[in-house]
Amino acid sequence: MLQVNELSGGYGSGLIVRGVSFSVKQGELFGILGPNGSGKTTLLNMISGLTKPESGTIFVKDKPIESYTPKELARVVAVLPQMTSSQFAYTVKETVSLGRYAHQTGFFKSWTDEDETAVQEAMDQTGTSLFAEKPLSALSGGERQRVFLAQALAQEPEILLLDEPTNHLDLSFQKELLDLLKKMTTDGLTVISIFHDLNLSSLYCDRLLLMDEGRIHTIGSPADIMIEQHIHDVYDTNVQKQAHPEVPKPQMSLLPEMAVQEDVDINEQFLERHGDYLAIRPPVPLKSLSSGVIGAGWGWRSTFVNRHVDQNYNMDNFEEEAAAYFEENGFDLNETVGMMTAVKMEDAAWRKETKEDVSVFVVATAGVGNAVDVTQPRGSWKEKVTPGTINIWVFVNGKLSEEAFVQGLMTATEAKVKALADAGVQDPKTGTIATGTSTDSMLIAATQRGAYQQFAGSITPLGIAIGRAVYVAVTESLQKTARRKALL
Ligand SMILES: Nc1ncnc2c1ncn2[C@@H]1O[C@H](COP(=O)(O)OP(=O)(O)OP(=O)(O)O)[C@@H](O)[C@H]1O
Repeated sequence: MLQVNELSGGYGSGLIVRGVSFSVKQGELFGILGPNGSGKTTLLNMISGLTKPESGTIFVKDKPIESYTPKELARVVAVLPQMTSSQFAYTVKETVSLGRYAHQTGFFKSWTDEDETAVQEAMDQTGTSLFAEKPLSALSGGERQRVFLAQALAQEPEILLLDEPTNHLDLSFQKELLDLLKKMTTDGLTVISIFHDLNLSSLYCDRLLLMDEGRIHTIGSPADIMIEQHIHDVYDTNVQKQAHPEVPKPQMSLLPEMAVQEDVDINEQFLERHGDYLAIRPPVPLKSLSSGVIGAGWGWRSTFVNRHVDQNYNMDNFEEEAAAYFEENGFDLNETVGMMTAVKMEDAAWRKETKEDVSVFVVATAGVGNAVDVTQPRGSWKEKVTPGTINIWVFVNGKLSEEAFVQGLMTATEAKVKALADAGVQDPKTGTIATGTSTDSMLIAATQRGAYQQFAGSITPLGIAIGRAVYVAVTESLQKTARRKALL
């Protein structure tokens, strides 16, 4: 649909765009990224025919751009216009109707049914029909942006060029506009758009071109562009790549400059022991990965609660009941990892272990009423039936990679399994050694301060500390539970 070869150009003396080559297929949503002044608008102006290149070629639908008359080009390529003050007096419909000029022929340029339909459709698509008769001066910045999009769409182009189309738009209109453009590309429209927002461009574009000082730094899929080093090279800014929670497109988080942070040591002093719950409220939020009833998954959490419930606790509605309980007791659900267990809080055990430059503090409550050997064949069930459980908290005084979080969970699980084996805990259904219980829960939470720990496998300093602390805490809690039960 569009082919750009060795394109160079600028304004008068100096070159702004230097030797840029790429092509865009029909139906693509193609994004142009780059820092301020990198030549994005200049490139777009050359593609729209507004600025003449110094050298190189542009082919639109396989024909050189200079072989088109301005009107012919306008029937193929539309540009989202920028607002000028003279447009304030026009109504919305008049503004959108200006998009039809390239389709009007003959000396009298009469307004046809086709023109009327195109204008109406463009206003409907952009949600601007409602204020068709209002003057542009009476609209908000976001509403005006949609009117200009309607004007470009009324032109019925095959290629739409946009320069930061989400500028001035609030979150919901950004999404609406990009959803609309995406839908239009599936109907065959080719969209080439400049973006400043890396994450939006990654989310919506099929391909991206990253510009740096007038040249192409990288061109490719969002996954090819959204690489921390590329973004750092071009924008001279530190970012960290993360997965989008729902869509397989990378996202970048800005890493703000931070003052040097003092180390924090999570230990027994922070353990609050109440009759029906244990809590830890560290002085700083901890980066956490857990399977808690509350606050599961990744998050920065500042409160950790392990709550005792009766053996006959009704599990039908446990998520709602648990949320109500934690709230009633003053825990902010957005900040808390909450777990539940039938184990009495007096049976909890904890252990601090230090290895080289890292330390861990582990708290465990181990009840084995629902002990299971996961390696044996059995029927499955989805509902949680009774709350007999091993809950393990692993607090790490150190800065962990995501790899270390996952390895930390693995190492802690291995240590738990060994503790059960050494204690001779059996699965009552199979009579074999249990590997856990049916409702075990685990947390690994790190201060993200202090020495960096890339790994937490079984022979790394962090892995050794986790393995030992979990083994000791689980073993001790099992002994306490068994002792108390024996006395009943
Ligand atoms: N009309 C002009 N005459 C002379 N120089 C210009 C003109 N327009 C832009 N420039 C210069 O060309 C360079 C690139 O500008 P351009 O607008 O293409 O960058 P951009 O990547 O779109 O930047 P931004 O993200 O800030 O919009 C800048 O140094 C700018 O000052």
